[in-house]
This record gives sequence, C-alpha cells and structure tokens, in this order.
Amino acid sequence: MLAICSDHAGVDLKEIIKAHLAERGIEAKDFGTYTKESVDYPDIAEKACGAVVSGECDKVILICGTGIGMSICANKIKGIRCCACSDTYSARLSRNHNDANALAIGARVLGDELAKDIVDSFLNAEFMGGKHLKRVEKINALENK
Ligand SMILES: O=C(CO)[C@H](O)[C@H](O)[C@H](O)COP(=O)(O)O
Repeated sequence: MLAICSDHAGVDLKEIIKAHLAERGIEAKDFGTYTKESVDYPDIAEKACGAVVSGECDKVILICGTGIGMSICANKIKGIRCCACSDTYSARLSRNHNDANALAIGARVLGDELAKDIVDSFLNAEFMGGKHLKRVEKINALENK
C-alpha cells in the first residue's frame, strides 16, 4: 500500500496525484490534510511516515509547497529515506541507488504533469542492490550513531 499526504499548500496536487494513481490502478492511503486550512507539515509527515515505519505502507509521497519541509521532517524519522525531487532522473535514481521509501514534491514548484511523471518515475523504479546495498546500510547505521 502506498501512503500519500500533503499540507494545505499541496492539497490540490494531492488530489491530482491520487486520481493519476487510481488511473494506474494504484490505491493510495491518504493521511491528510483534506482542506486548504493552514496546517503544520511536520504533523502530517509524522503520521504518513509512521505508516511506512509500521509496515502498513511501503512507500509515501509527501507534498508541500516546495517539498523541502516535508522531506526534512521525513528524513528525521528512523527508517525513512526521503528525496525531494523536481526532476524524473533524481526520482528514479533515488529508488535505484538509495532505496528511497519516501518522495517529497513541491506543489508550488512543479506543474501537474511533471509532478505526475516524477511520481511515476519513483514508483516504477526498483532498488538495484549490489554496491548500493552497502551504502544504504551505512545510511541506516547513521541513524544509530
Ligand atoms: O515547508 C515548506 C517550505 O519548505 C512548505 O513549502 C510549506 O508548504 C510552506 O512553508 C507553507 O507555507 P504557507 O505560507 O504556510 O502556506
């Protein structure tokens, strides 16, 4: 199961991404926010990333104005490897090389179509393992230092 969330700045794009995913047959569990009333993105990121840490979801897409606030929060949560992406190459490589389990995008940065492409690039790519596995293990070890 995929998790998705946004703050107020990303709520419209969240609906667009959810509809795009549904067209692809992908269901996403929506952790809010659900209106344009101002909220604090750390609260939303914590909830949605918690679903990945618990195993309820395997990946999460986080949307705020820039993607930056959400990605900073997500990367503070043990077990989350999040990339803030504004291009498809980085989104793909974040899976191939970094085994990222969280993608943050900026609704005030990206057009809707590019945002959809970035999400597709992230979800379609697999972790390559090999030499990258050792590096991801070192990333994980940093959490315990
Ligand atoms: O965290 C952010 C910036 O790094 C996000 O883009 C937020 O969505 C943004 O800060 C929200 O701003 P607002 O003025 O409260 O709408």
